[in-house]
Amino acid sequence: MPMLTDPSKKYNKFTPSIKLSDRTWPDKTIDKAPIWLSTDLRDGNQSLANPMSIEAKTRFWKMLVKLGVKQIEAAFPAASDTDFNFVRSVIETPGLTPDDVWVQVLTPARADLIKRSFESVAGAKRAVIHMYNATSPLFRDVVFRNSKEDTIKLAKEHTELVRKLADEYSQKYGTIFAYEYSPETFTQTETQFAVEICQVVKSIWKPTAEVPIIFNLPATVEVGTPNTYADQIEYFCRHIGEREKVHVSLHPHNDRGSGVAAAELGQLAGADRVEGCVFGNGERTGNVDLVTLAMNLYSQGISPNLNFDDMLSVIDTVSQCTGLPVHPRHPYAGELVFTAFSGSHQDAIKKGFEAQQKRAENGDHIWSMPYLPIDPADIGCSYEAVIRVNSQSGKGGIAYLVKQILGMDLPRRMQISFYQVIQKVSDMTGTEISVDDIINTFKQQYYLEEFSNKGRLALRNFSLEDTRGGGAHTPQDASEYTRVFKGRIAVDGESRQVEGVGNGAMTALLNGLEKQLGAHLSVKSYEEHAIGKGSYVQAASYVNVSDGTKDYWGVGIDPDAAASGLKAVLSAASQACQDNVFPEVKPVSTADAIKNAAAGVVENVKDGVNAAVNGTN
Ligand SMILES: CC(=O)SCCNC(=O)CCNC(=O)[C@H](O)C(C)(C)COP(=O)(O)OP(=O)(O)OC[C@H]1O[C@@H](n2cnc3c(N)ncnc32)[C@H](O)[C@@H]1OP(=O)(O)O
Ligand SMILES: CC(C)C(=O)C(=O)O
Ligand SMILES: [Mg+2]
Repeated sequence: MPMLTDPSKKYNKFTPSIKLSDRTWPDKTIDKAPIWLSTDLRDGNQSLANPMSIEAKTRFWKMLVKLGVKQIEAAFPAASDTDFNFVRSVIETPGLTPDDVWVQVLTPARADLIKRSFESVAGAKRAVIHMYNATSPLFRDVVFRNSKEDTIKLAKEHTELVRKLADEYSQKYGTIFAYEYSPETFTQTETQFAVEICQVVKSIWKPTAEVPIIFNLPATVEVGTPNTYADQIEYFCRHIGEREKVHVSLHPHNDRGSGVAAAELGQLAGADRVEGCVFGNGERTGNVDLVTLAMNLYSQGISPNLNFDDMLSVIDTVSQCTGLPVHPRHPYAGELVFTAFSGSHQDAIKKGFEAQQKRAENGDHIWSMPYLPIDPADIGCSYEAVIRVNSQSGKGGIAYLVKQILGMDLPRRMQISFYQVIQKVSDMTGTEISVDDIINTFKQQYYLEEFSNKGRLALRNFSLEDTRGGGAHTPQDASEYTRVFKGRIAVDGESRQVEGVGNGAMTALLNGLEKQLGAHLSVKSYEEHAIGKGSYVQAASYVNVSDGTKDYWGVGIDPDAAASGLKAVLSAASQACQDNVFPEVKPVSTADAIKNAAAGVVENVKDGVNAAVNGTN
């Protein structure tokens, strides 16, 4: 038995009726935003199992107005009292519809429904009457069972009615009317025939350049590749007369998943206007997604004339009104779209942010960031979600988070060392590690919290004496720069007097520890930077020490630079205690390590921290 139906026996390849060999759209670019029409409250609404209530529609309407949408298809008013009453409400409720917003309503080419639609917009400042009838051979044959001539007659006669009612209503109410005509199923219609029927409609409506007629050319069902749509649009734009009195409008659906591409190529082909829905709700696989289209423009440096700077509230409104969630990978809006879990992405983003900051300091604010097409801040998202850590993550991402949260810029080799700690935790838990877990682990690993100082090495007080030759004598080499460290160090909580000498503060302290605790550690590298500004400035020090066999990293923070270096040494030396480096100070047991950790590290990383404490560096 064959596994699959032979598709060639069941499906025809889509071939548009026109061949455009001299198409110009491939060489064009999109340089401005189209006129947007939101059909969320009509096409979007009619696709919902539970259409929106008037309250939900009102909330949605307010959001669209706030986003800056100037043409909104409010309803199919002849469909239901809810739809009709909603249109009345946006017209009658003070403040709901700014003067520059067009209220659009959809009607089939049926006299009773056209009349009802006009009643719904009575008194509007600006209204678009949108009439449709399907024009493709399939619909002509199967649905309407009429000829091309009958199809033209249907559009012509009902446009005459629309013209007559528009004149009456504008005389009575002063409404400015625009007319939109959709040859429904345009992409499956012979394109020449679509032009022909639109010419007839136009000759009846008699548009002006000030208020052009809108010819909306829907991909009612998306059946072809976006280039075929673009060819059809370019053909239409070239052949429709009085082009300056026409707004060519796109209405892509997304059956093949290429609604956005179709809308973009359609604009290259000459379209002036796009109809779609926020996040692409709509019949079947949806209407074209206005958010993606708008943000695609934005990411090219072109203002979309729509404001998505509070994307989270847009997501809330849309998902609550429609009952549909926004996919986590939805372009620009999904909760994961700015998040990198993988190490190499995180590393590139971290470096990207550093480079971006440097360029900004020199006045260059152009966004150029690996893996992030736009700045998440532009749509109101914080950077917290940009880097999240699991077993796929690397040192760069972890260091980025430490820098974001603590302001600490870890030296590269230390990043590798701390990454190994986190990797052990993530391997054990097998899940994502929260930022809190990473920061708590960092503090515990480097003894940055008071609980860790219990039983390890901690600075109580100190003085440093400079004993280098003074007066006229110029020191000849480093050994002449002599420092004397005197201070009290808590060793497992017991205060001891420590004294040592060295060519700097840290080596003097290590010399003192050697005398007190019986093991020598030497400084391999040291880095320091400021955290904060003004009177809140602190020094962060990172030191790498070694007992000759193993390296230990330590971190110190203190308003005083020398103290921060000394604390960093003790932080590293405290870790050395775990390896029994100092005969005087025994490693804490696994149980104690967990007990100490429990004060500051969340429950789910305890096991990982335990392993990390026992096997780090
Ligand atoms: C592609 C789109 O999204 S088009 C918009 C579709 N949206 C909707 O349909 C939502 C709202 N619709 C409704 O509430 C109802 O369908 C109504 C109120 C419009 C009409 O309801 P009813 O009168 O019961 O008719 P019904 O929906 O079954 O319509 C079918 C009839 O309209 C005709 N028809 C369909 N579309 C059109 C059109 N654009 N112009 C004129 N007649 C049309 C059909 O040929 C059929 O005619 P027939 O009864 O002579 O065979
Ligand atoms: C009414 C028309 C424009 C429509 O929604 C479609 O063809 O998809
Ligand atoms: Mg549609």
